[in-house]
Amino acid sequence: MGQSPYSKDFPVTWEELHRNSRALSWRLLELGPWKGIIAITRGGLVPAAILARELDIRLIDTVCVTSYGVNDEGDAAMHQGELNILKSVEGDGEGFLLVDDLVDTGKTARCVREMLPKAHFVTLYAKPAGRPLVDTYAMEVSQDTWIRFPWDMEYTFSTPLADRTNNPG
Ligand SMILES: O=P(O)(O)OC[C@H]1O[C@H](OP(=O)(O)OP(=O)(O)O)[C@H](O)[C@@H]1O
Ligand SMILES: O=c1[nH]c(=O)c2nc[nH]c2[nH]1
Ligand SMILES: [Mg+2]
Repeated sequence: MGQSPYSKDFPVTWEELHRNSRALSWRLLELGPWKGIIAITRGGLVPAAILARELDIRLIDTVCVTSYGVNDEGDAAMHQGELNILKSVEGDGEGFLLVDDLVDTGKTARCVREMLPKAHFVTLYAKPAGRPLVDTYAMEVSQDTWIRFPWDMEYTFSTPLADRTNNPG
């Protein structure tokens, strides 16, 4: 454990995620046609489903990845260790969209791009450290921002800013 480099929280609603996925679809429609989609599990699965619907793509495969020892954003930030590839895809990815929810440090992207160098790599969100690895993305967020996806959240009480212990004011 160490101090987290994430000082900002960026919650994303289902509606925003859907809207950003559709914005991405518009750009990808112009760049196609595409043979199919390869989703990077698990975060790439939801954007992949929306892109598949908008671009009328039926051929969908997965690269299945786990990061060791990541259990919250602090650990994730400090964890620069190995990725474990549970399942890959044959070929070099030519003509395919390779989809993930976000690129942060670029560790996942680097690894998967090496496996599928000719795929067109797309993410919904891109932080500066990983952005050069992405071919097309919907939105940029700063490196010190932790994105909260709707599937990771529940509707609950929000502590007023003034009452938070780390309140800088
Ligand atoms: O650019 P990086 O620093 O590699 O971070 C980005 C990756 O981290 C998250 O996946 P995670 O490994 O947390 O697993 P998940 O998709 O199963 O939630 C996210 O979905 C990206 O795949
Ligand atoms: O939910 C997440 N939000 C993030 O900002 C992030 N960066 C790496 N992995 C992440 N997972
Ligand atoms: Mg992921």
